[in-house]
Amino acid sequence: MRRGIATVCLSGTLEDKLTAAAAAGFDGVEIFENDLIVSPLSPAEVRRRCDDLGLSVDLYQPFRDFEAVPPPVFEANLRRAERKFDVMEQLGADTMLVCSSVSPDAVDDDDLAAEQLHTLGVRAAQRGMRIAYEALAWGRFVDTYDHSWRIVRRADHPAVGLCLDSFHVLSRGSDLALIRTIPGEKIFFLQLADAPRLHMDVLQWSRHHRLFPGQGAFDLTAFVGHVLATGYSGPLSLEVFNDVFRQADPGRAAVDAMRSLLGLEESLGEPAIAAPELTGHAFTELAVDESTVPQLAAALTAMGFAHTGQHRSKPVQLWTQGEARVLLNATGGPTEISALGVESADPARSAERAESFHAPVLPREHRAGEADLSAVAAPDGTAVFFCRDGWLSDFTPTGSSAAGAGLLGTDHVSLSQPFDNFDEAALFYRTVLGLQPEMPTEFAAPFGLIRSRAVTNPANRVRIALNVALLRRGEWAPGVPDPQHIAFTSDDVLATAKAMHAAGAPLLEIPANYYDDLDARLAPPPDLLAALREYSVLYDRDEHGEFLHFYTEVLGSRVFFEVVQRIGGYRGYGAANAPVRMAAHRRLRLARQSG
Ligand SMILES: O=C(O)c1ccc(O)c(O)c1
Ligand SMILES: [Mg+2]
Repeated sequence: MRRGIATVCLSGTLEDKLTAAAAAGFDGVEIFENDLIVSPLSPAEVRRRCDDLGLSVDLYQPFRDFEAVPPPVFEANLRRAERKFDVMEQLGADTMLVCSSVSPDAVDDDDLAAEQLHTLGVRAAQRGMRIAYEALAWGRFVDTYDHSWRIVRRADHPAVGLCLDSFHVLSRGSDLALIRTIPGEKIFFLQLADAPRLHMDVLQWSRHHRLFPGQGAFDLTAFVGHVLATGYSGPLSLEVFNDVFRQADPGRAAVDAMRSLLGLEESLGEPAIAAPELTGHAFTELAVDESTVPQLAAALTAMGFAHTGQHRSKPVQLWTQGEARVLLNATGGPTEISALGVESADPARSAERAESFHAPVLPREHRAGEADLSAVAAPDGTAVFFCRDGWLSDFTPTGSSAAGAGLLGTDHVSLSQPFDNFDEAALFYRTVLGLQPEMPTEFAAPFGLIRSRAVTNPANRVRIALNVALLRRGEWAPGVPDPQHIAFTSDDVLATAKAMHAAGAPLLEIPANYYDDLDARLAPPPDLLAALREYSVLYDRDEHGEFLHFYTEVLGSRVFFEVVQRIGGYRGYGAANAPVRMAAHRRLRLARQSG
């Protein structure tokens, strides 16, 4: 299938947009009228530029407020259309998108709309062009695709067909079954956009919050499946109005866009390199500056870890306890999570798949005899390594062994995302690693709203929690700047908390108010509540089970650890408790600053 993108998806000048679309591998573009109007390039020059870049101009859009108007307005609209046909001729575009009218001049008269579109079709055909009529979800009289189809049928001209836009169709909750009754050759164009489920004015929703397929809540696979079943053979073209993408580096946004189409095509059954099964978190690497190493070493030791291995050629320490593994990589930079190691059933294929989804492949650095691990960069710069047995032999045993405090492995890794990359990150993990994004949740933290979205594999062996502040951070200092953490599992979190407490681990103290509220809300058994309170362990419950968890203080500027126990298939991450943790971290930081 040909892949297209509307210039309105991307930031910058028309040249920036075309260059970015071509570099990401798109076959064609929809030229959004305003992008042309503000450009110093003539339409003929734009066409040459597109030719040079290997892009076709698949659509000129939008032509607004055309149909169902009184005769004098209609004459003016026809004149306006002819001028645009002139532009399209030079652009080499043969299809014009006409979106349903929002004009106060329009009347509620399908026969008139059809008759006027027929006339426009006659004019278009004289110039070898076509009209694709699109129902805007907020059109004055035509706001559903079935209504636009009735009018196109009534217009009854070979040069008048439909433009279907997934946003307008899915935002209205229209019945999709009717799509299959439309002859494929009458669908002149297909525009694709996803969106989060929001209950708001549909125009605002469309103009600010559209997303690339796979980033939102719409079932694009089902929608496109219906359209392809008609025999539609035009491009799959993205049309996403989004406040963040409008400001983002267009090269990067175009790659994100392409990744979304590749993911969609895979879900439609197009061949792709299948994602090998991920069987767990192999390790999490912390980049550490020298001054934080003693603090981290002391904390890990008190948590029952031991420094069990030293890398043969790099300044990297391996700390282990059970299957929980932390690497301390003395890079000298600020302490932060720098890499995730995921266990793959087939690391080479995982890397091939990643590359096929345009993940940036990181240069390999390994010496003879060392494991040759492939890694790709996630949108926030975190390296993702694909591992399978063997990699541990790059570490010389130190002879130490972990005292142990009951930790078994890694439950999840939580990464704060840069504001601009949140949706890109969820799609990256979905496509590149084959993880499933859960629905985003939001909670009110002391320093602003936080949106959280987990990506997991079907067996829940790999879980990554992505977090973002809902607005760019202001001047008012947040409690902890973009915290990150690693959550380890225990099958007896209270015993683990007790052991770590006794060993002097820097555990986070939770205020009494939390436990009073917990008692009021969830009424855990009194013995359990007393133990939770004593060891600052938090508690949550969902329809599947229970969750017990506790935290350490922040080590260095932004990293901390969590210990969790899932009982009976609890699915979440204790989001209800996150604000309590954030306030407690903030309190400690203030105490440290003044103390
Ligand atoms: O928001 C708009 O005006 C607009 C314009 C053209 C489109 O194809 C569309 O879906 C929306
Ligand atoms: Mg559209």
